[in-house]
Amino acid sequence: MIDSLIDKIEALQNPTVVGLDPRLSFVPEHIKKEAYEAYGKTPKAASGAFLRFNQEIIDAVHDLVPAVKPQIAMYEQYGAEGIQAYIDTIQYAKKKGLIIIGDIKRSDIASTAEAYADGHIGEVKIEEKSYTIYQEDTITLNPYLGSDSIEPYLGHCKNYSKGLFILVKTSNPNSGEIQDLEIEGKKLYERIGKMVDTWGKDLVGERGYSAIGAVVGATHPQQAAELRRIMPKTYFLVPGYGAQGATAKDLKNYFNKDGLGAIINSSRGIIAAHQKDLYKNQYKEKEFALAARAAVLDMKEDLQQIF
Ligand SMILES: O=c1ccn([C@@H]2O[C@H](COP(=O)(O)O)[C@@H](O)[C@H]2O)c(=O)[nH]1
Repeated sequence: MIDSLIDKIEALQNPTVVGLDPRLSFVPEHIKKEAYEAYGKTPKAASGAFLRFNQEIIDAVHDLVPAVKPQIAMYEQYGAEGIQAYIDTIQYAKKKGLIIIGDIKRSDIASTAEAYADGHIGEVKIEEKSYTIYQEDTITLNPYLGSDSIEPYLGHCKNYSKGLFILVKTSNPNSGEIQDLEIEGKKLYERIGKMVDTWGKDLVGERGYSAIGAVVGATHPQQAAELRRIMPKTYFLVPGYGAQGATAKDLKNYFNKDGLGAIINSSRGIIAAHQKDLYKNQYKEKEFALAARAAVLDMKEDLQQIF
């Protein structure tokens, strides 16, 4: 997984990840109207509208970016039909050649973690039959239950060539309340970073990076510099660019000298570009996917200044 991600980043010269975090307020009126006419104002309509919205965005950006990151919360809130839209979005994006980062942020004791791992990055068995359900290539995890809670996923990464991005230093303003706590002279996020580095040691690919990556928020560049130093073989998934205020100027510390080591996510900044003043004047609401494409191209250009 990690080698294919790096190959795609290099081929496209773009480390951008498009976050697929649909909200009804982003979905153009004509899509909502059709969905409501078919199914009423129901979770089924919302989920159908999300899928169509995502499909148009995927069509518009799949030749520009290596990966998409659907955020499961946006779908899960609508129940079974929302989850179906999450699965259908993944299948559609995979067919277009995109790598899928499922932002699911799971965490539980090992026996329960096995079920999450089977469903998301492995396979479930029903008697003699096996099924792959969600089919993400990599997922996000919360590490705060410790090593035994991560083990089941590590086994699946080996067996099914999958990857993980484990929360190390999150982008939200209050992440320091817990993650910056000092224990025996070291910040908690540094300790977690070292643990992630250790968990990834057996999963280093041909390009020298591990399939076990870290989530490091774009809003914390100083902490990122320390983490980059202590985890050189770890790929960083970096949320916080755009809507949360980070810009390319903040991102130098996240990359290694080889120009690799980080992928930068933007969700609202891309999928809701048609509602921003910058693009609103150039694209009609129906052209929301073209606005998303323009936002990706602008982000790509912005990120060039890092290198
Ligand atoms: O530390 C973290 C971890 C995850 N996220 C997720 O990334 C996107 C960010 O969306 P934007 O619209 O670009 O702000 C969203 O899915 C978050 O849940 C994060 O922001 N920070």
